[in-house]
Amino acid sequence: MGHLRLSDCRKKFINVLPEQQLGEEHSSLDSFRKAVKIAPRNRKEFSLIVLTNENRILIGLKHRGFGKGMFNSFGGKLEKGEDPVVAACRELHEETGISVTVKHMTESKIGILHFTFEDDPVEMCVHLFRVNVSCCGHATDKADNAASEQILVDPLTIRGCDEITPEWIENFYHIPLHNMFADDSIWLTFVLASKKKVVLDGWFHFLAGGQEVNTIHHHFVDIKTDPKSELPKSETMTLEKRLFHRMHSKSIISPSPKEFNEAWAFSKVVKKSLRCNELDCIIDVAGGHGALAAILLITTAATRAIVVDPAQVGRDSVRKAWADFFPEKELRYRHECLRSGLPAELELALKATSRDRILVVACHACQHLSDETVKLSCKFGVHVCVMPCCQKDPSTGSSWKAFSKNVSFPIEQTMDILLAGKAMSWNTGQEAGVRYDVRIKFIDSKITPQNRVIVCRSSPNDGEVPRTEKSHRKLQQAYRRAHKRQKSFYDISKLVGMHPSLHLVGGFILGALTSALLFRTREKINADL
Ligand SMILES: Nc1[nH]c(=O)nc2c1ncn2[C@H]1C[C@H](O)[C@@H](COP(=O)(O)OP(=O)(O)OP(=O)(O)O)O1
Repeated sequence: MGHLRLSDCRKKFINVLPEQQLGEEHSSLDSFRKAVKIAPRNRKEFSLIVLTNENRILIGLKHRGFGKGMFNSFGGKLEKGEDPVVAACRELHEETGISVTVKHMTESKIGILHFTFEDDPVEMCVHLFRVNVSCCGHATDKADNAASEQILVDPLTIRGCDEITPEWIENFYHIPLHNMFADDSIWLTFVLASKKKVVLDGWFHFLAGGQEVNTIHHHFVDIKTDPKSELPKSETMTLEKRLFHRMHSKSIISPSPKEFNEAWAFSKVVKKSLRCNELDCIIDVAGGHGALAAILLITTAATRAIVVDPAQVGRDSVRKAWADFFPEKELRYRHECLRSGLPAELELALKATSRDRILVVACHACQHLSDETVKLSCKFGVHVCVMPCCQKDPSTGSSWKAFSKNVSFPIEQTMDILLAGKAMSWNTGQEAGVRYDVRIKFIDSKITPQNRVIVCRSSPNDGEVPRTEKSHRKLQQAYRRAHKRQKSFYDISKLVGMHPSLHLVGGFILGALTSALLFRTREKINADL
């Protein structure tokens, strides 16, 4: 790799150190060795892990030890007899909390860096790794990473230690090279800018004065790129991950990762159950931070979403973080109780659109809140989906609890069925001229054990016979059938050509004949004796 390309690469980095700090570049190891006149030195081994995710790099601010006050990648000294790969896994985990399998780390090795110093007889031999991770919303374990061949990292689980504080640099061209070791301006810029897998052997000889001076006297870098081997790619970011990332990069803690996952999974159920391209307005009851409302705004045709919640949760951070995901759409908060806030918003919404284009949602609303949400929404004849939590038996004498115990069925599910039943009942939605088709769907129980979503889809019953009327007709039919059966008994008499009134006479004659026959038989027996 020629001089030109190394220096060309670093031009793209805005904080690169000036050339005079980077020293003389050599085109061969021999030339470097001759210039430096390296005598046999005391060698110490280290690991160094460059951790990237797409165009981002995770670096750490060092609080103590070598390079204190500067940014650096992660790593440290090898313990006695320790394998460099194992040491890299250990150091990365210690300093960031990120777990990488030995197999993956082995594949991530990209070379060795040698550092020598004019004022120190120690030669530092640094085993270099480049780990490209995928970020996700779920914490994953080592086994998952091994199986998927990808290192999935939950950004919120990244943590530092007393030695170093990790920090994402959103665009690695902005990496603070001016506050890093001088050699990083040479080799790290090349490693980051290269789309191909790089293997390097780097030699850097520093002037006396340590990190205060941070100046290289001579360097030689042998870099090989394998044109065939692409860098292990970060997983293509799905919308879900992009949203999660955005939250994380803005350090938003409400919604929490769990709440985000719940909202995302809930929105998926909604989208599978309703015609989302026909929705206009979302009302998120007890929506708090508003993540569910915002996700539905982003992923459906709805143009407006209102979060009705008396509490102010998250200081509008969701809207600020995701605003560019729903341009020209409106996310509004109404800090009011659902009893007054929901009907008021429904009335407003109905002035602007039809009831079949309005959806009310409540994710993890407690029992009476879910009940009220369904009741009020059905009164207005709009679609409603709730994922209730803390379902208990409110009946006098806890009869449903007793029932659940008797049939070994959890009380929460019993209460869900009762709520679904209420929404399905004949008169629900009648006032608004709709009927409800009710389903109970599930989200992944790993996200939350309270994972049932009651989906109540309204559809107009204009021109349709009301359900009470229908059932009355069915009752009449049943009566008719029953009577027909009775009639069929008389029909047998028709078969033998007799009028039903002759049954009595026929029965009398039959009885008299039988008696006469019995009498004669007895007479005959007596005579024989
Ligand atoms: N010129 C240089 N450029 C660079 O990018 N990284 C360097 C470097 N010189 C050393 N490093 C890395 C290698 C290693 O990861 C780290 C130095 O390791 P430390 O001294 O922090 O070791 P430890 O983490 O074992 O520290 P302690 O726990 O304090 O013993 O700095």
